[in-house]
Amino acid sequence: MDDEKALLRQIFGDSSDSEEKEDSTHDVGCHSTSDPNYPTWEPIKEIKGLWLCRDFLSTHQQSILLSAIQNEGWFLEASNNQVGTRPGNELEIFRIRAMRFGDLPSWAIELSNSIHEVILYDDRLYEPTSSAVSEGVEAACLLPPDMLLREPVFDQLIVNVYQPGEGICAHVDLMRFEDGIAIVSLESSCVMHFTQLGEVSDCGKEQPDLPIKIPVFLTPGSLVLLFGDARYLWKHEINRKPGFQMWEGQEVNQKRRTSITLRKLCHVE
Ligand SMILES: O=C(O)CCC(=O)C(=O)O
Ligand SMILES: [Fe+2]
Repeated sequence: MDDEKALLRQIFGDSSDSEEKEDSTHDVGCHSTSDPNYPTWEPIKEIKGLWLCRDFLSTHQQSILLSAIQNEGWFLEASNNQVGTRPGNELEIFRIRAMRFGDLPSWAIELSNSIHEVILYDDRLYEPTSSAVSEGVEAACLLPPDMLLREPVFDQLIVNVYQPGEGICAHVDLMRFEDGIAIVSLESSCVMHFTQLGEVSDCGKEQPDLPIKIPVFLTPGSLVLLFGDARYLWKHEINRKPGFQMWEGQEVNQKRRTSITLRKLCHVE
């Protein structure tokens, strides 16, 4: 266990230890986006608060993370590959996901620290572009500063494992989670679609969704950040039924896909 922790530290780094890291896609200790080893962030321009980093994890980091997940044994015991844990950590059958609240496994803490650091060291936080300034501070950052000050930044984890053909229906994440969500993709590429929520009419009913649907291509090792509009005003879904996973005119080759979602539970007084 300690060995695994040390290995993860070495690979993802540690917020309390900024020594040199080997085989890292990004050196979070280097505060310059001009560094070619620094991950590149892409805003999804149609959706405020949605950022994609395609090169967040190296191939090596991805396999370390997958082994750590597999070592948890979460996906071995239940039928249909569908298990999860609840607060208190009892095992329960729960579709294709494993959930943890509070005490996250060490690999998830390392991953969360790594996401936090990579955002903190992004130049945009310190030197917003003039267009971002005119749109307000939130447009300038990968995550707004108040979310980066949370301690911890994330305390809830879901690992989803999707077999080819399996996906997740259009949804907005539950309101019991705070704003600011991170999703790491592993194993298989997929297209995640974002659909704007319908307007609420005078009688309080939601109008049918506007037809606008924004596809975002998630490759293994990528990291997606959602906050503000992207988190509350857009649904996200992954439809892996035949015909729905199209990217650049081609159907995406499906394999098993694992995703890790990190969120923060709302504080209850
Ligand atoms: O698998 C993914 O990439 C998304 C998962 C998700 O949206 C969720 O668990 O709420
Ligand atoms: Fe979600």
